[in-house]
Amino acid sequence: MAESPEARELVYLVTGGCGFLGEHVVRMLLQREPRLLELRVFDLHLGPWLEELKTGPVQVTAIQGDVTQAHEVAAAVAGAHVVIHTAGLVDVFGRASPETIYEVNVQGTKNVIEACVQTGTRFLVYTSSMEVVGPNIKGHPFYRGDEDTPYEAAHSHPYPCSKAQAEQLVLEANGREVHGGLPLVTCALRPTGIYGEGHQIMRDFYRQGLRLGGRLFRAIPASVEHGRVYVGNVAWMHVLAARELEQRAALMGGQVYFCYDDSPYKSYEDFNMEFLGPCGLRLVESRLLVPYWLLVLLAALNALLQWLLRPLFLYAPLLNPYTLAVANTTFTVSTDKAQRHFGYVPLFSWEDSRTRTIRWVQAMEGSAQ
Ligand SMILES: NC(=O)c1ccc[n+]([C@@H]2O[C@H](COP(=O)([O-])OP(=O)(O)OC[C@H]3O[C@@H](n4cnc5c(N)ncnc54)[C@H](O)[C@@H]3O)[C@@H](O)[C@H]2O)c1
Ligand SMILES: C[C@@H](CO)CCC[C@@H](C)[C@H]1CC[C@H]2[C@@H]3[C@H](O)C=C4C[C@@H](O)CC[C@]4(C)[C@H]3CC[C@]12C
Repeated sequence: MAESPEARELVYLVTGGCGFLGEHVVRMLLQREPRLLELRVFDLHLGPWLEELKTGPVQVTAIQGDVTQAHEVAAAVAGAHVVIHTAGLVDVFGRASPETIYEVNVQGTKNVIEACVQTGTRFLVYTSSMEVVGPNIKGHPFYRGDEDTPYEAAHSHPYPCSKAQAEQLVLEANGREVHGGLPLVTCALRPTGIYGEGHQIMRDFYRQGLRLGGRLFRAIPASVEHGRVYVGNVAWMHVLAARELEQRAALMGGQVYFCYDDSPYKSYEDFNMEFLGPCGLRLVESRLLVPYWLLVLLAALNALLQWLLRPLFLYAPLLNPYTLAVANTTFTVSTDKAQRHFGYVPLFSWEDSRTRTIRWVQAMEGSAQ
């Protein structure tokens, strides 16, 4: 599309725009949405990197705000054409209370929807999660399923519960009349496990491996597939969905889309080794030494310790009964719904995604040692 200053007329708001995914969405919008006039980046914690974006042709407005505060959200949404709502409290480690998770993920999303309705913003893209579907607490595999695959979604953990409720609110809001009389158009994107530059858990595993003398220990059978998707492709999907919502409102409104790309189907640990291996770590086959029942016991012990120690300090290790169940249950997607509905094809090949992620881990190496 030809880029001309006259074509710049749209105002976008990205909530959570300073998070792992949010930063990629913000940068992608600046690179790939030529009609952008103003980009509002709303986050509880603003990143210093935003400053460098303020010299380009698009007005980048940094808004320090809290999605749980309805008036702050309404002020940020007023006058925006499109909202990409990616802010969320991602916590499966027991760091935040269930009430706080609900407040940010559910009430925060309600506030975004009501702000759109009150101020007349018509297009809302919500970052949901695969966890809205599963894995469920019964450990049923979801093997290369799509948006229509039947699956018993049964949640017990506050994070997936909150994402499921928020997604439902967003989908139900599709068609609501906004200020000015036109209908709200909404859709929800469901990433599987996102990886790429800035991924905190990848950083944690890398540092853990360095501490353990360059080794990580396999805990999950290699046969368990865990869906992963590159952050640049997830960001691109958000940009495309936001762009196409107006033209394809009837088709896309109220729909959900899994986020996918060409990343290979592997276990969580084997997938991480695609990046951590070239950075000098190796995966030690320890499953005979650490049988699954022992992991279950350790995870339960961690949960007990977290509860006992809570009055003194926060003990929140990566391994707990929930994370073990997620990592140990096959959940992968295979779909082309986003391509059919709004022309999505991954912007980054698997090779590109892998190379970019490896470079990022390598760059962090110096600081980790
Ligand atoms: N990381 C993944 O693998 C993954 C997978 C599926 C879905 N998601 C979803 O993607 C979204 C982004 O996740 P992420 O991995 O980038 O997490 P993140 O924690 O890096 O980013 C979330 C951002 O939201 C902001 N935020 C949190 N509470 C807020 C509040 N009260 N008000 C305003 N801003 C607030 C944070 O400051 C942060 O910048 C979330 O909605 C998450 O549920 C993430
Ligand atoms: C048993 C351990 C031995 O090495 C491995 C534990 C790994 C877990 C910490 C992660 C395994 C799967 C991850 C989750 C998944 O990728 C999808 C998610 C959806 C998203 O909405 C939020 C993040 C997450 C829940 C992600 C969190 C970390 C894992 C549980």
